[in-house]
Amino acid sequence: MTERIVVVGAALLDGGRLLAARRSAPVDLAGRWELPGGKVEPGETPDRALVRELREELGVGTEAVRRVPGEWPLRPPYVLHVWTARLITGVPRPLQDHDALRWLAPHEVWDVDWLDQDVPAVKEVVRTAWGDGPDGHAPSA
Ligand SMILES: Nc1nc2c([nH]c(=O)n2[C@H]2C[C@H](O)[C@@H](COP(=O)(O)OP(=O)(O)OP(=O)(O)O)O2)c(=O)[nH]1
Repeated sequence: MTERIVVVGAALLDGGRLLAARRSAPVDLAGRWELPGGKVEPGETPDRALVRELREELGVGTEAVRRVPGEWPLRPPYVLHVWTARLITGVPRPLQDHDALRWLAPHEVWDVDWLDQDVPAVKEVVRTAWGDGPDGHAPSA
């Protein structure tokens, strides 16, 4: 049996908005939107991987808050786990893997073309995590 490798995606919530990132590579994913993050490295905990990836990709300091229940299959052997995260320092910029970022208010969450495999994960974020966001701002819409 092939071992699965966890990709952690961040539901980075700030001021009641969720950060979405548009991939610039590889070509089959470019132009589609995802939760920033990446592969958990051997020996690394998922929450540390998340903080590392957000520093590398977006240049920000963050804190992983809690796991959003669920696991979503990506291209084997990868599976997607999602954690909510809070912004501690900096302003996110698309430094690596992305060419655009958007802070989405609740009514805008489906305005971007999410990767197909991210749609159920984003639905779960909307259902379970957004209403009691880690920054304490409940959405107004
Ligand atoms: N980060 C992230 N990756 C996703 C999502 N949905 C999805 O299918 N993927 C895929 C894209 C990639 O094939 C893989 C994650 O790879 P990555 O390129 O972001 O991770 P990484 O920085 O650790 O990669 P690497 O270049 O170091 O190998 O998972 C998502 O919401 N977030």
